[in-house]
Amino acid sequence: MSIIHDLAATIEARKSADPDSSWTAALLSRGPEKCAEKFGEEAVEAIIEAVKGDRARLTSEAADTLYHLLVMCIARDVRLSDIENELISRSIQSGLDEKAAR
Ligand SMILES: N=c1c2ncn([C@@H]3O[C@H](COP(=O)(O)OP(=O)(O)OP(=O)(O)O)[C@@H](O)[C@H]3O)c2ncn1[C@@H]1O[C@H](COP(=O)(O)O)[C@@H](O)[C@H]1O
Repeated sequence: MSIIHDLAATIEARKSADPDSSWTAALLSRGPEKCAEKFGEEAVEAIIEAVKGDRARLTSEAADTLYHLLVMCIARDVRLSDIENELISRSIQSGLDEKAAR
């Protein structure tokens, strides 16, 4: 299992955890809209670091963004395996071919 799979499994488990016992459980208890808001904030912070070009800070913000993306999706019952299957279904076609076929 990769760290991303481990993280997704931890977030799934936090859905039924006491909100006082974990940040993830507390965030999930505030609902999918709050999870989406937090993802948006973290994504913007990652964009800012990408524009600035600070590699270490971008790495940190990218990790925050990935975590909050998983929380947002899991809050809406979209699992990492669903996203992986979507990526696999796309892997048979290049992005340029997909765009041309639209
Ligand atoms: N990867 C993360 C991770 N990245 C960021 N964060 C938390 O996300 C929060 C974001 O901080 P902010 O300052 O933006 O949020 P805030 O100001 O406290 O909240 P608001 O006022 O906006 O509501 C911080 O508390 C970070 O610690 C994370 N919390 C947890 N994880 C992973 O999730 C696992 C389970 O964590 P718990 O659920 O806390 O046990 C951990 O072991 C980690 O692997």
